[in-house]
Amino acid sequence: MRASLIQIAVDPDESVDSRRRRAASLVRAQAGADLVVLPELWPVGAFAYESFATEAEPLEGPTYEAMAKAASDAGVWLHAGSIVERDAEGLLYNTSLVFSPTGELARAYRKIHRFGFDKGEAVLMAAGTELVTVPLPAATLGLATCYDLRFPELFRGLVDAGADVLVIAAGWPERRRAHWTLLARARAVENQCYVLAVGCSGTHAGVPQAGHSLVVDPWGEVLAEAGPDEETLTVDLDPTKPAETRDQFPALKDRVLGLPTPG
Ligand SMILES: NC(=O)CC(=O)C(=O)O
Repeated sequence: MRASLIQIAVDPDESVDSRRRRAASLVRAQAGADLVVLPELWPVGAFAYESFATEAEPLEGPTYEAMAKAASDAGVWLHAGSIVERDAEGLLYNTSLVFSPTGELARAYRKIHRFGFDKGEAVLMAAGTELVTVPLPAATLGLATCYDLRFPELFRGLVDAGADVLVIAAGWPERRRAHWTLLARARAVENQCYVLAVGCSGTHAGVPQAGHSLVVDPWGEVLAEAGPDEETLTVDLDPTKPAETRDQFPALKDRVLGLPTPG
């Protein structure tokens, strides 16, 4: 199963329209892959809070249209990263879109853990309430977005729902890059899954992005890692490896559910 991670640059000197066209052509260049993944909020930038309201789109807006077409042109499963979605009530969500190779929307995932403490995404956006998995022919994706990476219980929920490839679309900042690598590897090891962690490059809203997108195998080994700049990382995954790892080292079977509360 060939996966391509597109670590697109999100510098503010490029318009959203131009980046949308460029993202579509980067996806088309990956024809032949099975799965292509873009990062979090790449049209606008994850920290560009002042642009969220002006750049918000309906679910089936311009990014949806461009990405559905790119997926079908390339004939790939496309995790198109996330957009600022405005719903019918006017609420904003950080919503990831996954398209089939014929360009149909397979699933959308609204980010559950909002970043920013008492500002930014945490006050501007509503929280998603649903865990989302996407069955592909060779694997089941479990979806997460950026700050979600810090909450292991979300990933356990995805694994319990059958996920064996965890996809994290992010706009992770350079200043916390050490956490990015550590947490991506931890999620792979503790869940015995592949982790595809896709970030942005460049700087927007004064926040340098970490880049360094990662592919981690179910043993926690880093199979591939991008540098800081725009880059596409292509890796062949062995879809049998999560089950094989769980057979060889059956730690997931030893989980104790309903742990006692401290006395
Ligand atoms: N931007 C995010 O969603 C998460 C983040 O920056 C972090 O450190 O966590």
